[in-house]
Formats: sequence, C-alpha cells, structure tokens
Amino acid sequence: MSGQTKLLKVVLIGDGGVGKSSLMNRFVSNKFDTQPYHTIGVEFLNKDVTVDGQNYTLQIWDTAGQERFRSLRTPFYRGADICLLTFAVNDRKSFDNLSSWKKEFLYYADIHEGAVFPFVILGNKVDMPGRAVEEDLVRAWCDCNGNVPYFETSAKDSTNVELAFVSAVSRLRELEDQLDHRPLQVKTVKLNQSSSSDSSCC
Ligand SMILES: Nc1nc2c(ncn2[C@@H]2O[C@H](COP(=O)(O)OP(=O)(O)OP(=O)(O)O)[C@@H](O)[C@H]2O)c(=O)[nH]1
Repeated sequence: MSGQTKLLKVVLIGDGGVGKSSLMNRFVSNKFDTQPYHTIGVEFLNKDVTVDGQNYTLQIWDTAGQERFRSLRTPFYRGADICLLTFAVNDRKSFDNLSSWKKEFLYYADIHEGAVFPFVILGNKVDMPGRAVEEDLVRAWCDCNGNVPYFETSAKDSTNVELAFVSAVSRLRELEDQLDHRPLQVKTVKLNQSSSSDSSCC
C-alpha cells in the first residue's frame, strides 16, 4: 500500500433536482434528506477512500444545477480530476441535457472536447416509480461518448452510491496514462481533433 494520500477533485453536475447533493451526502455522511432544497453555487465535502491499495481524499464538489446559478458553479470546474454527470431516471429532460452538461464542463474546465477525461454517468432515483429513461438509451450515449461507465443509483436507499464513487476513481486510474487534457499536451489533442468523437455522435 502506498503511504501517500492523493487528493482528487470530484465535480458533480447535472440538472437541478436530480439528486447531486443527496448523492454526496449519502456517500460522505450516509444521510438522506427528503426535503427539497436547491444548492446555491457550490458546496464541498471530503471523504477518504482506498482504491487498489492507494489512499485518496475525494474532495467532492456539489454544484447548483439550476440555470440561474450557472455563473456561480462554472468557476469551480477547473482542476477537476473526475466529473460525475448526473441525471434522474424518472426525468427524461435531465438525461437529454447530459451532452450540454458535458460541454459546459469541458469548456469551463478548459479541457479540449476530444480529450480523454474520466466522466462517469449516474442515473439517480432508481427507487422511484415512473421510469422515463431506458437503460439501453443511456448505454448508447455512454458508448458514443468514449465508453463512459454508467451506474444506476438511489441516494434514498443507497443503491450503488459507494460503488459509483469508487468506480470513478478506478476509471481515473484506468485512464491515467492516456489523460491528455493537460495544457502542455494541447498540440497532441488538436492533431486528433478531426477523428475525435463527442456527444454529437449520438
Ligand atoms: N426517491 C428519491 N428521491 C431523491 C433521490 N435523490 C434525491 N432525491 C430527492 O430529490 C430532491 C432533490 O435532491 P437534491 O439532492 O437536492 O438535488 P440536486 O441535484 O442537488 O439539486 P440542485 O441543488 O438544485 O442542483 C430532494 O427532495 C431529494 O430528497 C433518490 O435517489 N430517490
């Protein structure tokens, strides 16, 4: 086991009300609040995890999903190591907006659209009736966007919440050698621009 703890910045984004704060609170404090409230700007909490023998402190940034808070959340994307793109499985619009969220993140994090980056998709509220987004549809989007891992979660009953966060770290570890969003490598990224795939392939 490596004695050094690595700090990772994890950003949660997605439409207002899909459950970003609830997922963070479930993961960090094992709590769930049924009261609806909207995040204003950003909040963050830390949680320590060990993945494949490496210790990490996850600094989880929960951002405000409502459009009116856009200018408050976007400055916090820069320097992110992992991005959790979140929608609610009973809210079709929140799934349709995933591509816009991905674009917004890449733009404000200053990462080229064709760059390799550890995104993970969370389809939250699987405990609720009235599912509006089929799993196949999400998997197709994930395939088109660089085989992004997908987890169906419930912050309410804890389904897959810990698994999703830990797997996001595994995804980062898997991509570490390929990560090409660092400023020094912008030229390499540009050469690949014409063949790069983004959300438009879907
Ligand atoms: N049934 C159920 N309700 C959930 C779940 N996750 C969140 N909720 C509820 O959905 C509402 C919104 O949850 P939040 O966590 O505040 O959503 P958010 O994405 O952080 O919203 P913004 O701060 O506006 O971006 C709250 O009433 C939560 O209790 C879930 O997995 N299942």
